[in-house]
Amino acid sequence: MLGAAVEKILFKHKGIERLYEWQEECLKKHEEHSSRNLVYSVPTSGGKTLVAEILMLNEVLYAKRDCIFIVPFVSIVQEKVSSLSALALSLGFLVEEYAGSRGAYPPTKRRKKNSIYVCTIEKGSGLVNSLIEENRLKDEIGLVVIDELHLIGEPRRGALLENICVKLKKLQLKMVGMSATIGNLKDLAKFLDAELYTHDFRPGSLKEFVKIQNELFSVVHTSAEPEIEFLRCSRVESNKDIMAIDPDGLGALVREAVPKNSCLVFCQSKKNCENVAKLIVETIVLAGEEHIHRAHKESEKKSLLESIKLETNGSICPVLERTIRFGIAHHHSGLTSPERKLIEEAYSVGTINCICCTSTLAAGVNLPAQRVILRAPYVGSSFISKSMYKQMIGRAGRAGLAEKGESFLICKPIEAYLVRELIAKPVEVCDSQLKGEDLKTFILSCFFLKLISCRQSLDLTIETTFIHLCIGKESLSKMVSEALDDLFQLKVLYEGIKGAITMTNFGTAIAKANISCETGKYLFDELREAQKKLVLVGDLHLLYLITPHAIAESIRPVEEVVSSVYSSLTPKELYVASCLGLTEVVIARLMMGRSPPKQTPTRVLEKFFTCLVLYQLWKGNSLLTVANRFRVDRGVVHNLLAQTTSYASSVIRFCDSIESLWPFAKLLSVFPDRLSYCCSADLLPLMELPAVKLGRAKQLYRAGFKTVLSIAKADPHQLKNCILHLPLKQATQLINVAKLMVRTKFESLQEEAELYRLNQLDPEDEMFI
Ligand SMILES: Nc1ncnc2c1ncn2[C@@H]1O[C@H](COP(=O)(O)OP(=O)(O)OP(=O)(O)O)[C@@H](O)[C@H]1O
Repeated sequence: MLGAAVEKILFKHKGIERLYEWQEECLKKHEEHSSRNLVYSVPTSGGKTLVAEILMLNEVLYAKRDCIFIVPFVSIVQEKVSSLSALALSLGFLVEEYAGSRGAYPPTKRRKKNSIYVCTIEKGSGLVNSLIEENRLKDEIGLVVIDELHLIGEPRRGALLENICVKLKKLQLKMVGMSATIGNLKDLAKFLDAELYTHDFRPGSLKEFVKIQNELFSVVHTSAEPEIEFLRCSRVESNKDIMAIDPDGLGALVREAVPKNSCLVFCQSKKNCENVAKLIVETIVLAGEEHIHRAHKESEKKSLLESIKLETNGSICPVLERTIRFGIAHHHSGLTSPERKLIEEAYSVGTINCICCTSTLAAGVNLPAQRVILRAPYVGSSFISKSMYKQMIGRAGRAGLAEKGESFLICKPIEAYLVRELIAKPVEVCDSQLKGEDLKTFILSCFFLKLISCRQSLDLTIETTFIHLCIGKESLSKMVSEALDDLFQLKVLYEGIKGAITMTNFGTAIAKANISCETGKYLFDELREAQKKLVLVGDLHLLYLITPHAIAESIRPVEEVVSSVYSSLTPKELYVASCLGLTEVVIARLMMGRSPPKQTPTRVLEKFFTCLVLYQLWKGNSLLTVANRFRVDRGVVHNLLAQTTSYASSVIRFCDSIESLWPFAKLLSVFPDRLSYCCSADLLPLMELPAVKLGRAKQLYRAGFKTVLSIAKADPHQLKNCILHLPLKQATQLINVAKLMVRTKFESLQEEAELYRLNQLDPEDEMFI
């Protein structure tokens, strides 16, 4: 499919020799049905990404069209941008990041080079909408690739993914979807009008075990339904102290693998991850193996701890500080993303050999292990689903990194029956999530983008949705009528003559802001209220307006914290609170442990409290100090910052679209950038690099690398030596990304200059330039 020279470069960059048979077969099938979309599925680690990359290269290099690559997490966007950068430099295309606060709507129009836009689902949706709005989608985009298409069955994000797919389908844009194995792949392919390709290829062998106390069972796949078969009794732990703290023998399973090999331990909850990491370390000490584990890559571990401290202003989590010395770490959403990134990097180069993580890592970045252990058959309080089980064990034994893999599922005798069922049952089906508020958002967005204009065209579009396939015409028609009635009632749409449906200004603002109608309504009321009494003594009131409410649910105020926070508010801050209805009387009531009076909505209270968390960060306090003060996970605080940044941009777009709200757009315009990094202005340019977080930015700055250009010019060894725990591979990637960013900027400026040149009025004008 690709020319020989391009193929050679691609293979060299990927470190591979040839395509797997299934990859060739899949590409061939796609070529034979090139007018159709493609959905393909192979088990985790089967090499799906390479097929998508070949298809995208084909578009950007030969068909000269841009591609959109949608992946599920910010961390994966950054991973893909980094890994594609070297290829882009060699082959002369651009890679643009659409995650967090990065990525412009609509994207810069380029005439010389083509781009691959790597996006999160949220940003991908914004990008697609902006291109449709500008009438550029069909002209510029040749292919949209969706990684983890099965996420269409996940609440919220799934609805957004479906929303994107339906629009692309309507505009007949080419789509390729990669999916994990799910029960209704055929339906998914039918929804996308796609060719379906499936294969059960795995690059290495995977031995699957179930451990119930000291009995080991192996999973056999000989019959139609896999089953578990007794294998042997595992060695009984002779050390009574270990037996007392670890009756399941988890520590022994980990110690068999590390430090020589790698191990991932999936745990039920965040707290559990930390406890399991501590437990493993205790069993290492009790087994008298402390020296082996501590001595392995000792200096690298020290510099890793230093790098983490730099990211967290010196206050490292005590559990990490202890366990990392043994090559063990925990990883979950309670950690900040810089901490997680450092742990992932350290694991990929073997400084850390065992990560105790939650299920989020199963679908996250490419972190394979020789051994995968599931601490219990639960994710949170729910029994594990078959698809999640498959994703987790699929991390064991990946091509090039750990060829042979083993997985162990630990369970109690009482759970044995359920585990047998889990092993035997097929993978679950995924259902459409395009309902409720999300259905309204979808309908509104279609009207806004002029994809539909009346009830009849709405009905035709609805027939092309995945939900139509899942629940059928009758139930859906009722849901659509109700959603439409709500939209009329909310005054975002109105019905004109001859059944034509039109957007109101309010509806346009909601669609432009890419928010739900419910959020739009609250936002509008809040801004109208603020117009009457906006407090501009300090930034607190403005910050309140851009605080997203949805996140507030995970920052529930604890009584003592509320009282200590409120009692430390300055008179100016108390004034802002009183303007929001949180008068001193209300606050005094709260501090006495009484519920707020009826006229003070809980919503305002929660949002103000969340806003105070942000305010502390805004004032320059460290994330860890703030998290401790408010007694929330620092990961939650980090997430709040990211969500506020994106919500702030939505609020600005909303205000820009409603004439009477223009002053807010101006006042709020500085917030997204400053919030997204929460750092001094000096470090801002460096923080634009996807792999650079605060600690690393500070080190780079101190070492004299103050701009992206200076990094682009650096030598990887030089960079590695002046940054703590920066593996050479990552240093090279960092330089490649920097080079690509400089090149992208250069191209943009050049194109802009050319545009000016082309638009000159007449040759005589040139004399005055
Ligand atoms: N033809 C090949 N030969 C050797 N290695 C390959 C080949 N194709 C892919 N790989 C390698 O296999 C590993 C896993 O590939 P990849 O991440 O694409 O799998 P995946 O199917 O997308 O996994 P997941 O379901 O977790 O996203 C990568 O390290 C990749 O470089």
